[in-house]
Amino acid sequence: MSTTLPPEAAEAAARTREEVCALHAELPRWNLVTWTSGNISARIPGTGLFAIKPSGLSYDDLTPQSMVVCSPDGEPVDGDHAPSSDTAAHAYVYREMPEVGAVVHTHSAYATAWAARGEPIPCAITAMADEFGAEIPVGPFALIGGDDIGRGIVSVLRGHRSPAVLMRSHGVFTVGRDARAAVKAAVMCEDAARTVHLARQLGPVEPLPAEHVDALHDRYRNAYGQRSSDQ
Ligand SMILES: O=C(CO)[C@@H](O)[C@H](O)COP(=O)(O)O
Repeated sequence: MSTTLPPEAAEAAARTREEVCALHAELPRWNLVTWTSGNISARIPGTGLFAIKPSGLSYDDLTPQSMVVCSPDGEPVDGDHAPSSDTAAHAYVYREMPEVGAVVHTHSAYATAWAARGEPIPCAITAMADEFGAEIPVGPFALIGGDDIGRGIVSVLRGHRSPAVLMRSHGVFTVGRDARAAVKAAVMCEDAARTVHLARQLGPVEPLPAEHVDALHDRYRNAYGQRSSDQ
């Protein structure tokens, strides 16, 4: 399938395809995926559409044009490849969470080990309070292909501070206002999963008190870094 989008949508789609393709390189760079696992999608501004990774292509072979443009229902509307196996899940998140601009999925090793145990990662370090503002929660097990994964993601992340959920016995899904933010959450999720795992090898790990988590999260959101740029 390869259709022609109307000119205004085509321009926006080209920009999003570029961005989504470039950010896919971050997943192997940060060791978050193996072989062809994982995927990223992002909304195409000004359209109801989103762009997502093609299914099963090597990360080295991804190009902007190979990103598949999909309708809000997750149907491919422009592109030469079959879209990611998780397209219905991403589409469900976009339909249900209008504030979400991008979705990332990884099988990063430490976070997926917590997912295999069905255990949330306790908020025990300041970096977790900063980025997640809470424990990293666990979502239900769901089979791949339909929108059950999306339902699980939304049921956990709606109203939760964490932009990451560990889908049981599967892996990590993160959301963000844009694709860079969702990728960053996936990177930070793996870092937190590894550090808290290592800490537990040394002895029991206590979560931070709620008031400290609140204060750290607030500072990170409202005072950290350069006010005019993305963090
Ligand atoms: O775990 C899954 C399916 O949920 C994916 O991460 C696959 O491993 C990659 O699938 P494609 O995006 O290439 O279809």
